[in-house]
Amino acid sequence: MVLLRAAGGREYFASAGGEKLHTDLGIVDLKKLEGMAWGSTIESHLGKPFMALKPRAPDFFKHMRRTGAPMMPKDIGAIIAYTGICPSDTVLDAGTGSGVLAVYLGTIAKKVVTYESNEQFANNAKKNVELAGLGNVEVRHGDILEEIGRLEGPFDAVTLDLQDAARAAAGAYRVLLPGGFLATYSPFFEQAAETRKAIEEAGFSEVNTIIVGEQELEVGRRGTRPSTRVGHTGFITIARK
Ligand SMILES: C[S@@+](CC[C@H](N)C(=O)[O-])C[C@H]1O[C@@H](n2cnc3c(N)ncnc32)[C@H](O)[C@@H]1O
Repeated sequence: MVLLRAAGGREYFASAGGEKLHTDLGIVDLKKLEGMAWGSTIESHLGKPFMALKPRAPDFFKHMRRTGAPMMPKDIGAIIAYTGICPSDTVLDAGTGSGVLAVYLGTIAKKVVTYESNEQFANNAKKNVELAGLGNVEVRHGDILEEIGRLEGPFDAVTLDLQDAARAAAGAYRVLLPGGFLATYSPFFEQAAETRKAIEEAGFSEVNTIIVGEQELEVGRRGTRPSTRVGHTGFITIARK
């Protein structure tokens, strides 16, 4: 997969060696991309330049088709940092949603198995995973609350971003490798408290609930200051088996 960047911030995903890409800046012959170095520029039939870049997770985040609230990069970063998910890991994830977290995890872990109960959302997530070219992310249409009892594991980490995460805590404990981490994400206080209680009751240790802050800087003509936009996303609970 190649990210083609053109004037005016236009971006397109394309397969090197594929058919022609039709854009408002002209037609790009994707066969010309074969064997080109990253950063090379090709021209459309109208002579407009397109720079070929190697796509990275933030590009997928920007372009993935959304079916609901995706997890934000700041929260994804914290989950990866506090669980230590690494290239030898197999990760269980639910709910998939658009697959944003699953795609980020797929760029790091050996294997990601992710469950989405809504068939339409699961199909959309499969397309997003395909766009990202990640053969190690398996999107399964199913209810994690039913499936987790049938899963054998062991998984090195489990990530849960769904309303009923509390009800999957005991199952997560069972399928985790000893020493493995669980990360849950809850947008509401009440949900976070209920999930944390279930996590503790399931036998997890090192339970920690955090909010990850992020504030942009506004750089203006009069000066530089923190952005006045303050947005809440969710509560992350990390726990260890
Ligand atoms: C907030 S979204 C997840 C967003 C996702 N983490 C991302 O980064 O794109 C929650 C998703 O969980 C799904 N869901 C809810 N309950 C579920 C269950 N029991 N099993 C599997 N998926 C479930 C919903 O359909 C929804 O798509």
